[in-house]
Amino acid sequence: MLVILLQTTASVTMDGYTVHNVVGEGSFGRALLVQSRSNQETYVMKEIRLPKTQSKMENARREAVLLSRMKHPNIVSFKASFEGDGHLYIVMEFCVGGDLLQRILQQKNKHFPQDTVLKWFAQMCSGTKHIHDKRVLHRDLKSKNIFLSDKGTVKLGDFGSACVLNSAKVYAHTYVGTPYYVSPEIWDNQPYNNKSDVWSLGCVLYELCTLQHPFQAPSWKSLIMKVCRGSYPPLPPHLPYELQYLIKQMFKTNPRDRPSIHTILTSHRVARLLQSHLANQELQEERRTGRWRIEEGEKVASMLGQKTLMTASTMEDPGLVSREALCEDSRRKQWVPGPSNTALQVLANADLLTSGSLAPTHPEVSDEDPPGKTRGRRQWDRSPPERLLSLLQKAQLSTAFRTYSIHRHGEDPLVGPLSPRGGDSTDGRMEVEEDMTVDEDRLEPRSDDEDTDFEEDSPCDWMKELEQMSTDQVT
Ligand SMILES: Nc1ncnc2c1ncn2[C@@H]1O[C@H](COP(=O)(O)OP(=O)(O)OP(=O)(O)O)[C@@H](O)[C@H]1O
Repeated sequence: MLVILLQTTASVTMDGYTVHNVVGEGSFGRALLVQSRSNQETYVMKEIRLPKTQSKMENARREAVLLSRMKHPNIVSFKASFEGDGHLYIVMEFCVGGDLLQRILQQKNKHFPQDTVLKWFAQMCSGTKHIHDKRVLHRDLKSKNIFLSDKGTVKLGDFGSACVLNSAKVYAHTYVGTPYYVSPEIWDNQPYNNKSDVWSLGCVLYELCTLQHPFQAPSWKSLIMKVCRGSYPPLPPHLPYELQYLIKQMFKTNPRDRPSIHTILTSHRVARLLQSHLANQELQEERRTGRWRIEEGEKVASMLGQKTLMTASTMEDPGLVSREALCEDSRRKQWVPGPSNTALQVLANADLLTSGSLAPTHPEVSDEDPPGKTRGRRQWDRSPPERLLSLLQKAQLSTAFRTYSIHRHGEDPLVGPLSPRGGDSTDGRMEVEEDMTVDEDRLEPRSDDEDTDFEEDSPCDWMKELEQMSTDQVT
């Protein structure tokens, strides 16, 4: 039971923890620095206002349940949780180094040493692999939700969004303001899947390399367009080839072509570099938890209310469900053979781009192919993207998203913590894209389909809602 005692020293005791001070405030509550009275250790206690409705209450409790199930050196560890006074309290490891966003901002314009970037990224991948192995999608991976311990170890935190943020609209709806980390498939109303987390991690990796967000724009149209084209400013040339190549792969616009975390850690070109940065005990942890049992996955999935699960490509154990068996689940939305690019096509047809064709038809050498080898490119699906096209003609995206976004202290949702100042938020303006990397090869498929192993249906159709809004505006 929760006990709140106001002591003479003005410090507060809650369920065996003495509250020292407030670490920070989020949209759902506060983070408090507390000390356990039993072991004198310092922890962070998240105080979350419990919503009134039962279903929302269950969502709020998920963070505690999920965190309690994740035991990994690169995930913020769970200590306890309890409820009282209309709040949920989650006690967790205190990460002295704060969050990665703060750390990036502290750098001013000084780049991180390469080894630091590789070490942190390797640890992020290790933590993400752990949750993916448990069939959980983080859904809100960003530098603000990744923490640093006193030993400089990276820890993934904030599982409050796992299974809650499930559409572009919901992303736009959050306090974050700008959905910098939202992948093309989410804008395209496709299901969130494990590769969507990979996209977000790619954004964090890019931030570590450049101290900038990869995708930022003065307008919603422009932002969506850039994300759907995978178009970002070039990386500093001093970065090793492996990192440049990895970022390019992580920003493949079709999730099928993006490597999974398992691929990145085991068979990607960068794997050896990353593995060398993972401590021995973490490597052992990887080996120990590298395969998941279906019972464990099912338990977590049923807790999350997930309907659709696919098997991991790494399964070999007979105790695990076969991929074919799960593929028979007819409810699962399938990715089309080419890139999923409805939103991209619509935006392109809406004459928003100054650059050339999105559908190169000439055969080209892939960086996966040996020198001299050529292959035919797969074609973009050119069917008329009627829906978003007509939507864009009718609706002002900035107006629409203004309705969805909760602005904090009057902040412009399109200006993020790592954005240069000075953009505007009108729909029509497209900044000159001349220093953007528009690498056609990145738009081409390199199937990693066997690794797009689980996903969730997107229950919300943001385009439909925008259509409705524009109809309402006319009438
Ligand atoms: N385990 C932790 N160790 C150290 N600092 C933490 C920890 N958890 C959260 N914080 C810090 O506490 C502050 C508030 O965190 P909290 O998660 O409540 O909100 P937020 O992430 O800022 O916003 P939101 O919850 O709306 O996403 C942030 O500055 C965050 O960096």
